[in-house]
Amino acid sequence: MLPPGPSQLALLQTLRIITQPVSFLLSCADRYGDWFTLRVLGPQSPPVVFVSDPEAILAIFSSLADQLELGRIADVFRPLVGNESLIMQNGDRHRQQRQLLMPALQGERLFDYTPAMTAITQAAIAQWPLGQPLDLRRQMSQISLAVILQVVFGLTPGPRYRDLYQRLDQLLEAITDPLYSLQFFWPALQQDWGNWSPWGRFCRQREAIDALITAEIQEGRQSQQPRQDVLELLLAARDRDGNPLSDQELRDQLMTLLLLGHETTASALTWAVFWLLRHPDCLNRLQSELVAIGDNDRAIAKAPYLDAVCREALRLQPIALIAQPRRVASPLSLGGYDFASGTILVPCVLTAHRRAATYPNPDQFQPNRFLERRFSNGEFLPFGGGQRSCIGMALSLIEMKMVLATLLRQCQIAEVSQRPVRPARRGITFVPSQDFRIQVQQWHNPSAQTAIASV
Ligand code: HEM
Repeated sequence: MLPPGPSQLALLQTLRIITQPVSFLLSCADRYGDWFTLRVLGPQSPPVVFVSDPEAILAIFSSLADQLELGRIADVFRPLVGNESLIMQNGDRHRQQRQLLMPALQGERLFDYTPAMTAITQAAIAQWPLGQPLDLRRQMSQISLAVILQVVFGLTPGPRYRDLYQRLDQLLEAITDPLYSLQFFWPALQQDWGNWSPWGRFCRQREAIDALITAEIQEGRQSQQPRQDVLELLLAARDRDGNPLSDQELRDQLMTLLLLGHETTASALTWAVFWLLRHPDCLNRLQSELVAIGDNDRAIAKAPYLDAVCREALRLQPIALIAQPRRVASPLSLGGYDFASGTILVPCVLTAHRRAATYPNPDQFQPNRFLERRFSNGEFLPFGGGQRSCIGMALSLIEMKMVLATLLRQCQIAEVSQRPVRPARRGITFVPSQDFRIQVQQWHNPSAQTAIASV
């Protein structure tokens, strides 16, 4: 027997998960607990089992991995990231590509990137007008795009950087529009009928972006200068036969990191600032910690309360509501249930993060909980888990810390009005709804401010 679930028609359940995913999943967890079965894949939907039980999630990520198949939900990104992208690979090739990319995205290497993260944030904030309402989500999105272009693509500010920045910004904003993004889900709409057709416009935008990225790759191949970016490591990488990556492979991996690393980090940062502004006690504590640390990237990366704030923001409003669904390949027993082949199991990040048994007062923002105990990957999974877990976890956490530390040291901000804010879908992420606006109330160091703004 399958876990319990609503008896509504599959079509209605599908509509609910599309239109109100957060409230629908939370209400099911309230009613049915750690396991519930939904029919959310259209009118003929097979059962889809959502799991919040930490032990079961850990088993799905690790010990049961061989009995589960990962779905092909990444296909929707293919027109953007290309056939050679990491997210389009399976099995051995996927493992090899992860091994190739990982060294550039973790460990000591991250400290090569932190000065750029701080400088980009300082320069962006210096442009914020005093006392004027600002869409923080948009600001964070521009900061994180600049970070990816500089630390991943290795671009330095100049004409190519500006051109690529503007084209990518336009494209990435456009694909979060529900109508525009429909064409990615519906291949029949992917018809290039020239510039006046939506797909035609997308193809022209992509061609222009590809030409700029290819020029950067070719310049990187010829350059003798040491660089400190992800592209440098990819240019030096060799496969088992000693061959370098082709231009197409390099382009596809860069686009993948851009697509998955940009809006995700920006959304997480927006939520972190949102919760801090709604909890002045937490904001004060964080500010005191940052003052005590001073201007030291390594100390910022390790600061306990800052780390707890970032994790609590990722817990309370995870950017991805679920990790990748898995299809049962051979019958298995889990959590007291027997699952037949073909059943779909979904580790549910949102509901696992709101389990009262794991997180007392789960709906409250309480960074302290991350100082008091460690949580397993079955309890805390904003970056998913297992073979396809996020490869940008360390990079995004350090970016969140550098941006937050810079922002809070540079100025005092406040929310424009404390209207109710709900999570709103934006492309592949969830962000605070439009009503969230901030304003700069005061510069902490006005003379430094003028200097940064005039750089
Ligand atoms: C706060 C920021 C981020 C969040 C919340 C996040 C979340 C996730 C999640 C939930 C997954 C799917 C994991 C699974 O199904 O088990 C994922 C995959 C992935 N993420 Fe992130 N991510 C973030 C930032 C980044 C960054 C900065 C990059 C790269 C620069 C990145 C690159 C990727 C890639 C390439 C994958 C696919 C991995 C694979 O298929 O093997 N992410 N991310």
